[in-house]
This record gives sequence, C-alpha cells and structure tokens, in this order.
Amino acid sequence: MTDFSFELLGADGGARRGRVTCAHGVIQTPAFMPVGTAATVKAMLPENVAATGAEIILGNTYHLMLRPGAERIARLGGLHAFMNWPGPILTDSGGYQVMSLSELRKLDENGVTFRSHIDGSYHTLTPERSMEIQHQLGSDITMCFDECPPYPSEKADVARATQLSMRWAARSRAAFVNRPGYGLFGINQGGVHEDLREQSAQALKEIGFDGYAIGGLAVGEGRALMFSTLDFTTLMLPTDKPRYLMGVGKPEDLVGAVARGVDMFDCVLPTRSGRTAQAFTRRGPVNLKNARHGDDPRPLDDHCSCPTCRNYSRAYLNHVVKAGEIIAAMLLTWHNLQYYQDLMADIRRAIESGTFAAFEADFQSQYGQGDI
Ligand SMILES: Nc1nc2cc3nc(NCCc4ccc(CCO)cc4)[nH]c3cc2c(=O)[nH]1
Ligand SMILES: [Zn+2]
Repeated sequence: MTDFSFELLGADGGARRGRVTCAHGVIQTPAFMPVGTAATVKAMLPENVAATGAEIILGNTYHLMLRPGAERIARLGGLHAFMNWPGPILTDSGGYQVMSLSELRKLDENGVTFRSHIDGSYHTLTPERSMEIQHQLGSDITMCFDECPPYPSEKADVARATQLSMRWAARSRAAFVNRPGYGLFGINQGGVHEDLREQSAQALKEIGFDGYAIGGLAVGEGRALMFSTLDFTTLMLPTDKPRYLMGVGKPEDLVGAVARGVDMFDCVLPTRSGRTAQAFTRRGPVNLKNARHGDDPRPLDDHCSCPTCRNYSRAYLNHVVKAGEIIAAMLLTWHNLQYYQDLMADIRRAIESGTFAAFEADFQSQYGQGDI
C-alpha cells in the first residue's frame, strides 16, 4: 500500500500545483471536493460525479453518526462501498456541524454534547470519538476535531476556542489509527487575528500532520477579510504539505485563494445552488427561474461539455425549474459540478504554464459581467 503523500509539482507566484496520493487514489491540486454530506452528492449518481472530473468528495462525521450510524456503515464495508464511491474521501470531524446544525447542550474540555437535529436524541463528540467514527467510515483524509468560533467573536473567545482546538488536535493525533495511505489533517484556527493564527500554526507543526486545513473562515467575515487573513496564514503553514481551506467557496473565492497558496477546497454551493435554480457560468451566476430564459434556445454555457449544456436549452431548464421537476436539480447540479471542475482544471493548467496571473485577471474581467 502506498503511503499518504503530497508532491509539490510547481508554483506560479503564490499559486501551487501539486498531487496528493492516498489509499483510494491520486488527487491533482488545486482541487475542489464536492460535498456528499449524507453519503450522497445530492441529485447525482457517483459515476456522474466522477465524470465531472471530481477525484475526491467530502463526507460528514456529524450527519453519518446520527444516520445511519458509523458502526452500521463499518459493518457494511465502510463509506466507499456503502455509497459506491471508489475514489478518495475526506470527512469533516463534526465540530463545525454541531455548532451550525444542532441544539448544543454542552461544550467543555472533553468535547461537545448535543441533541440530534433529526430526532432529538443525545450524542457526545470528543476528539477520540470523532477519530473512531472517521476510522469506521474508512476516510482517506481524517480531519481533527476542533471548535470553529462564530463570526464576529470577541478576540478573547477566539483565543479560547483556538487553544482548546490545539489541545483537541493533540488528542486527535494520539487517537488516530495510522495506516499507510490514510492521512490526518490539522485545522488552523485563530479567526482573523495574525498572532492567534501564528500560535495555532506553531502548535500544529509541533504535533505534525499530513496536511493543514485553514478553519474558522467562510463564517460570514466576507471576502476581503478572508483574503487578508489568508495573506498571512498560508505562509505560516508548511510548504511541503497540502493546505485545505474549509467551506470555500464561490468561483471568485477559489481563484483568489489559489493565488494565496491554497491547494484544496470544499463547498456546498454548486450542489445547493443546483437545487435552487442557480447555475454557474464563466460570465457569472444565472438564475434559471428568470422569465427571460423562457424562450431562449441556447445552452447554459456554450463552452461547457456537460450533458446539460450539450442536450438542453435554457428554455427547457426554465420550464423544469418552474415546474419543480426532479430533473431540474439533476441537470443544474451536474452542470455546476462540471463548471467547478473545469475551473479547477483551467487553474491547474495556468499554474503549469506559468500564466496564472493572466488567468486570474481574465477570470475577473469575464466573471460577474452578468449573463447575456
Ligand atoms: N472542522 C471544521 N469544519 C469547518 C467547515 C466550514 N465550512 C465553512 N463555511 C461554509 C460556508 C457556506 C455555507 C453554506 C453555503 C451555501 C449557501 O450559501 C456556502 C458556504 N467554514 C468552515 C470552518 C470549519 C472549521 O473551522 N472546522
Ligand atoms: Zn454545462
């Protein structure tokens, strides 16, 4: 079995081109991970997710522990077999989802106790339990158990949450089952504060991880503050390990974060938008509910090779969206995931050819022009 590894293949300014090797395959970076929260990338068959070019997907400890249960998935052969996704899977550790989805009961040094948003039953997550669940799922990349402070927060509370998260990172590392091909990522915290980010980066590097995520962002701070925080945070992290910006983001966020040294991303935006009639195109987002599409025979994006753009008109998409047809979610999700993967492929090619700065300028001039 090959070891978990990251190869830095090249760089262009702050942008990096790399390759992650793990048990279930190889991931070209910069990479975007479609979100498969409840063991499904919503409205997509796994083979069609792969057809978009996605090489790795994200799963969630929080959702799968509540339903159908981590032990049950383990008995059925693990998450890859269960959901029929043969490629790499990264799982988030649950802390962020507890805070954003459940009725929190208690957070203390040991972990969090909460009520399920599904049936109100009580559950506890600790670093040790989160590691056990992600092991039972069979994740290629396990995330440390952390606390993501909300935005805005008093600096003192960000400091408290950051220091707790670093103690939990050490407990996560100690509880993680080391296997060739399987990696554990630390999660840098510190809000928008350079000194707290530095303390967190030092603590994580002393423990030692296979990759370093940047947490605590995409929590409402806005793009400018996210980018200014990235400007100093990525430089604190090891250059020879993958850097993963959690929960990001819009196409403009991806391009700007790659420019600042980020290698991996995940976001629910392309899939959630696919279910709410929003489509991404190289000229910006398009709302298919808009009546102006009702007679438009053109495809969504004539540069896109996805089945939606090859076989359907905007008029048809407008119709099935307004009719609330299931095919609307299928076609728009497929297109959005293809758009995100094509954007990442274009980014990787631009870094390889040393033209990323021109790519970023061209992207910004075209995107957001509004749809014709
Ligand atoms: N373990 C851990 N996980 C995280 C997940 C995150 N996800 C985000 N942001 C997602 C924001 C987000 C939420 C919804 C939509 C679609 C509708 O607009 C898009 C983005 N920030 C995040 C921070 C953390 C973090 O520190 N630690
Ligand atoms: Zn398309």
